[in-house]
Amino acid sequence: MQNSSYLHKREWMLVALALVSIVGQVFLDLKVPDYMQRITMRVATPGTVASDLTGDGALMLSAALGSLVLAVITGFCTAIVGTSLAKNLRQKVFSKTFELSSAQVNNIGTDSLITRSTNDVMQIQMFVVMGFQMLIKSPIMAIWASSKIATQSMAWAVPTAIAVVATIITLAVVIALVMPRMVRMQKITDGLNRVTREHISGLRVIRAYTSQSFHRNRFEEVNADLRNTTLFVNTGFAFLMPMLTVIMNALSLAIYGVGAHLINDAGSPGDKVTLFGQMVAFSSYALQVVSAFMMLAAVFIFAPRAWVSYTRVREVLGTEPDIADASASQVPASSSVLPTGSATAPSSATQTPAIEFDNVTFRYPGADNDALHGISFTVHRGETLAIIGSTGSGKSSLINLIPRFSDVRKGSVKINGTDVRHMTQSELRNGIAYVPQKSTLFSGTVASTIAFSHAEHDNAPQLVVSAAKTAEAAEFIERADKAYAAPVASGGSNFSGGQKQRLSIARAVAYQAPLMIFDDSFSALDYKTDSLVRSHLHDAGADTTLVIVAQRIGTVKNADKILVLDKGRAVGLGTHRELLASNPVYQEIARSQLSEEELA
Ligand SMILES: Nc1ncnc2c1ncn2[C@@H]1O[C@H](COP(=O)(O)OP(=O)(O)OP(=O)(O)O)[C@@H](O)[C@H]1O
Repeated sequence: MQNSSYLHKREWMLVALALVSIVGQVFLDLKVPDYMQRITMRVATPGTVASDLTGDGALMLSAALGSLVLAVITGFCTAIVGTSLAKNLRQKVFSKTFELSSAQVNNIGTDSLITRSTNDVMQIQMFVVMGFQMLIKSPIMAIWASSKIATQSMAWAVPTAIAVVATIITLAVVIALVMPRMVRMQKITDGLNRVTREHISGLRVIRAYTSQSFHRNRFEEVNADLRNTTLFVNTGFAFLMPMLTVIMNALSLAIYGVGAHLINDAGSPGDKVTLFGQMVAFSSYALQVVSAFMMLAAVFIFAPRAWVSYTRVREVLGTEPDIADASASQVPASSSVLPTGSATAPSSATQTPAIEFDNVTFRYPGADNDALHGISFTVHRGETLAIIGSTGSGKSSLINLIPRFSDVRKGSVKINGTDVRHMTQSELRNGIAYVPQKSTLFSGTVASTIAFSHAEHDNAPQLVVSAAKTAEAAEFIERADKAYAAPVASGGSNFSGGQKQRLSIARAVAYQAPLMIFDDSFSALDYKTDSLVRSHLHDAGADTTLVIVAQRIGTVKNADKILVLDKGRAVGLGTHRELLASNPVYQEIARSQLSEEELA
C-alpha cells in the first residue's frame, strides 16, 4: 500500500508549509523567554528607565504575535490536509469494495466496512486536524527547549529531567492501560452498527414475533459494552491531565526552590541579578519542555484511536482481491466474450460453445466440503440452459462461476472457448446480463433503474420502454402517475416482490448482453407472467444465450437443455421429455409439481 497516494501534491505542499510554520512557531515561542530574561535583568538593574525596555518589549510582543499567526496558518493547513485525507480514504475504501470478492467482503463484514469508511476515517481526520500539529510541535519544542536548558545551570536541569521522566512514565502507564480498550472500541462500534442495522431492517419481523424485549436486550448488551469501554478510556485520560499539571507545578516549585538557594549563595548583587534573570528564563524553558510533553499527552488522546482506525482502513486497502484480472501474459490474444460465430455460423456441433463447464469443482472459502463436484456441460449460442434442483443443491454457486463472482477449485469455466480467468473482469461482465436471486434495486427513477449503469440509455428511452415490455413491467410502470419518472426507493421498497423482479429483469434486458443469467428470478411471478417474460426473452434475441435457474418445472420445461443438480452433483442433463422419461430426481420434482395429466 502506498501511503503517499492518500494525499495529492497540493496536500503534500500544505504538509510542508505546516511543518515550516510549526518550526517557526517553536523558534518564536523560545525567543520569548530570551527577551523576558533581558527585560528582567534590566528591571533589576538600578537606574533603568521605562524607555530601556521598549526595544526588547516590542521584540517579545512581535515574537508572540508571529507565533500566533503561524499557529493559525498551521491550523488552516492541517484542516485542509485532514479533510482531504478523509475524503481520499473514503473514496479508496469505497472503490476497494468493488475489487473484493463476496467472500472477502463477508469476511471483513458489511457493517465493519461501513464503520471503517465512516467512523474510522473520521478518527484519522480528527487526529490530522487536531493532533498532527501537536505531534510535530511537541518533540521539536522539547528538544529545542532542552538544548537551551543545557546551556544553563545543571542544578536546574536535574529537576527538569526528573519531571520529563515522570511525564513519560505517566504517559506510558495510561497508554498501556487504555490502548487495548481503544482497539476494542472500534470493534464494538462495528457490532453496534450490525445490531442496529439488523434490527432496523428487521423491524417488521421483530414486531410480528413480538420479540422486542429479546432484541432490546441484545442491543443493550452491545450498547452497555461500548459505554463501559469508552468510560474506561475516558477515565484513563481524566487522570492524565491532572497528573501532568501536578508534575508541571512541582517543577516550577523545584526551579524556584533551587533558584532561591543559588541566589542566596551568590556573592555580589550583580550575580544575584544575573541568576534571577536566568531563573525566570529557565523556568519558562522548563515549562515549555513539560508543556511539550503535555501536548504529547493531548495527542495521545487522539493518536491511539486514530492508529487503530488507520490499521483497520489499511487492512481493507491492503487486501489483495481473490478475483484478479489475469496478467497480460496469461491472456490469449483471441479472448473475448463476444460470440465467435458469424452470419453463416456453423452448426452447434462444430461451433465453440457459448458456455463450457469442464469438470468443475468449487468450494466456498473456509468450507470443509466442495459445493460443486466435477460438473461438465456445454451450452451453445442462442440456446437456453435451465438448472433445476432442490434448495442448497448448488444452483446459485454454479451460475456465480460464470461472471466470476467466485473461482473454480478444479476444472474450468469457458465463455466462447476462453477460460473466464483469462479475460479481464470488465470484458467478461460486459458480455453478461445477470439477474440475482434477490432483486437488488438502487434508489432513483424507474428509468434510471432500468438503464442502470448506462447513462447513454437516458437518451434512448425507447430502449428502457422496450426492456420494460420484455420484462412485462411496462403495464404497472405506465399505470403510475409519473410512469418511467416514478421514484424507486432504496432497495426498491416501494414495489412488490414481483414488480421488483420484473424491474430487475428489465435492467438485464436493457444491458443487451449476448449471455443472460437468471438466478431464480421468476419465482415471484405468477405462472402467466413467468411464461410471457420467457417467451419475450426468447423472441428478443435468437442469438442470446439464456441460463435460467428455477425451482418450477413450468419455468424450465421449454429449455433446450435442463441440468439437474443434486447435492452439488450434476445428476441429469437433457430436455424435459428425456429427463421425465429417465431421470429419477427430475421425475420426483415433476411429480411434486405437475398433475397426472401433465406428467403423461
Ligand atoms: N457464502 C457461502 N459460504 C459457504 N457456503 C455456502 C455459501 N453460499 C452457499 N453455501 C453452501 O453451498 C451449498 C449450495 O448453495 P447454493 O446457494 O448454491 O444452493 P441453491 O441450489 O442455489 O439453493 P437455493 O435454491 O435455496 O437458492 C449449500 O450447501 C450452501 O449452504
